[in-house]
Amino acid sequence: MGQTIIEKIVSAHANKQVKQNEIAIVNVDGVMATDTTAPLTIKAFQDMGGWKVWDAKKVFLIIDHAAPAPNEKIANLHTFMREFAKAQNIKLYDIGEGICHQLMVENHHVKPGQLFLGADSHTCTYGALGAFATGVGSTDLAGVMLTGQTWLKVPASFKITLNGKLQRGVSAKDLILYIVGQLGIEGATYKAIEFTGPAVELLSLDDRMTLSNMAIEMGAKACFVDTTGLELPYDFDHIYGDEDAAYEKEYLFNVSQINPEIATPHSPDNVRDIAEAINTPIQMAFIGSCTNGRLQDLHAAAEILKGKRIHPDVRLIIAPASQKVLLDALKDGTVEILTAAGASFISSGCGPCVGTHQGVPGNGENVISATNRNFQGRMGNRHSNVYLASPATVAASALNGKITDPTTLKEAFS
Ligand SMILES: CC(C)[C@H](C(=O)O)[C@@H](O)C(=O)O
Ligand code: SF4
Repeated sequence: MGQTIIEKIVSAHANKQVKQNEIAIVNVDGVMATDTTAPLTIKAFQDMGGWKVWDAKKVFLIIDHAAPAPNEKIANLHTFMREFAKAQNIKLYDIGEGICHQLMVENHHVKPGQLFLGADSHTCTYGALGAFATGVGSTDLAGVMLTGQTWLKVPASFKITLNGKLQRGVSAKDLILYIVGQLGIEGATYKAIEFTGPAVELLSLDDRMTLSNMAIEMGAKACFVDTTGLELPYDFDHIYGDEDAAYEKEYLFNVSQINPEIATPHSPDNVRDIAEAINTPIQMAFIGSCTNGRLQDLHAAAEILKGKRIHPDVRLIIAPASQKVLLDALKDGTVEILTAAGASFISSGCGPCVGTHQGVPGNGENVISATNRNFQGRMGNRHSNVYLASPATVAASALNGKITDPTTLKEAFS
């Protein structure tokens, strides 16, 4: 029996051949923790008697979830992280530098074929560049920081083959929303999802990150996007599964048939064709997060909002996924277009995605958001409703003050 890609990557890190569902002890290529999880990780590390991290070059800390600090308690946790990073001589990304996942990929801290762990559930995003990456708890990560190793059960794989070509105005976000809707939030619990097929080959790195990012919304342990067609600024080896590899389930979707999609409150798998939510009034719109805060996403919004003004009843908040994204968007005029349209730019980081600060909706308000989760209270108020959609749909809806199908805006997509 041949091996899946995931079995191959895990085998390479276990120094022996492993099969799905087997427990493997693996060497880890890198780890990261954020201001939500790092303080606990550091405390656990110290409680274990940790004195020096196993490899200072492979540990990254990021202050992104509540950044800049919204209150005294969080400010002190940030200080605690900075002091630890300095003492250990490890890299810390401070406020405004960006979202953890964006920074790990952008700065090449994670590469194809590697095994990377993060104390954040969306660590699965790095499957976009052909890594095995998964989220772990703070104390688990502390053990890895000490030893450079962990144990894991090798996940069985689902293969999702994507044929066809996305229609104009339909993005990787619509695609992944559609798939989450089909499989459900528990549809791939503890599985590795492998995306492959001609439609994947056409996707940019930004698109692939959007796709892999939401694998966790189906419960997946990890995700792997076929690296065919992937362009990176360095050479890398492609890893392919064996012909006779065992997949637990296989799915086939034709992406040409997918329309703009929307996840209605309060679950990411409440996915509908946008036609079913059209004209729902909205008061807040958000573009950002590790799902959709990249340059391509800001471009999609600018394409729709250029020379226009958002609806007077709507506030549009934008958090670029990193300072690099912000600088690129400044240089090419995107920030100017969006600001002139009425958008409010906030510091690069998680922003309102996780409800900490910088844009909490009011009671009874409807939010359209280019993020990945819309559980009740996700954005900081249990009495608000969050709809998940693509950046183009968010921009089109901000323009009209109600949920709008971006493909119906003739000027933007003619
Ligand atoms: C707060 C943090 C632990 C969390 C995660 O792990 O995913 C956050 O990033 C999220 O998106 O919900
Ligand atoms: S942007 Fe949102 S989903 Fe991504 S890591 Fe931050 S809080 Fe989590």
